[in-house]
Amino acid sequence: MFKIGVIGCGNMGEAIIRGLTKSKTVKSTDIIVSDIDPDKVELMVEKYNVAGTSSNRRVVENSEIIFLAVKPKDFLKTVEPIKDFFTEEKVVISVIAGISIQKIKEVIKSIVIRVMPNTPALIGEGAIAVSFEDIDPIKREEIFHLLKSLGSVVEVDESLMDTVTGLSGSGPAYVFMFIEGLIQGGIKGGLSYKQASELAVQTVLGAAKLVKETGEHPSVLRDKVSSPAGTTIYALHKLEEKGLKDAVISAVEEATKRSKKLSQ
Ligand SMILES: NC(=O)C1=CN([C@@H]2O[C@H](COP(=O)(O)OP(=O)(O)OC[C@H]3O[C@@H](n4cnc5c(N)ncnc54)[C@H](O)[C@@H]3O)[C@@H](O)[C@H]2O)C=CC1
Ligand SMILES: O=C(O)[C@@H]1CCC=N1
Repeated sequence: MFKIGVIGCGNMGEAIIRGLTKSKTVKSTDIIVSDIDPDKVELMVEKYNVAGTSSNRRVVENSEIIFLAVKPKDFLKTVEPIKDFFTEEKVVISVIAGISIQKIKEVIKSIVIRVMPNTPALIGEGAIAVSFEDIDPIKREEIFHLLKSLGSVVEVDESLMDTVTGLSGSGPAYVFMFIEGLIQGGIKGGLSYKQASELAVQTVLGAAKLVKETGEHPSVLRDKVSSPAGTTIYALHKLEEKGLKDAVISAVEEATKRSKKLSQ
């Protein structure tokens, strides 16, 4: 019997497998993974020393906790043929955007937990939201412990999962785009890619850590960078003019809407 099973070894499945094995919360030999694509299974076995199979049924039958990491469109195709193996004592952790606990429970009998992680889980720096159905407190603690090995965990009401998806699920992509912009700005000013990239990445990392560690509102920290008649206030004015914050709020809203649509 394995402790953890992972069905779907794509971007998110790999992030979970790597996060769990790297943090040593679960031994790699306690993990079994499957994918419809045998090359992906082989890659996971090679890279992380986990057990691999082409059979989703084998994963379900032989695991206590099963992560579902297939695309929303593949949810039913994946689960329906093996639904009888999802028994009541098993725990299913679904990372699938837009598919509700209720929808999953319509197909299987297991305890279902809905999680929205993001790809930095790959390095243990994920932002992870979790919604539970009724679950005994010991199991709940166990799941929290497991998820903490992938990053920061925030419990939310399931009705907010679409918003979470729009903020932190898709969020890394927005930040990557911002980093790209900083790098290109630096290159335009004469820095090499290497110089600009190192400065841009550390600026985002440092700024994020400063918000986290001081607990101060971002606007307070922003004011501390802005000298009177200095460079920053000129840049901030330009960002307001170009609608940066407006664009970011709309991006979160659009992704939230899309997540809601996926759940219909
Ligand atoms: N990529 C991301 O940043 C995040 C993704 N998610 C969710 O995670 C899920 C997976 O997303 P990605 O990993 O990005 O997609 P992906 O396309 O990279 O991975 C999905 C994997 O599922 C496999 N698959 C498809 N049908 C299968 C089946 N019947 N049996 C076994 N494996 C099967 C595919 O071969 C593929 O390797 C989605 O539901 C998405 O909403 C959630 C949070 C963040
Ligand atoms: O783009 C998507 O649909 C998935 C869900 C959150 C991040 N990636």
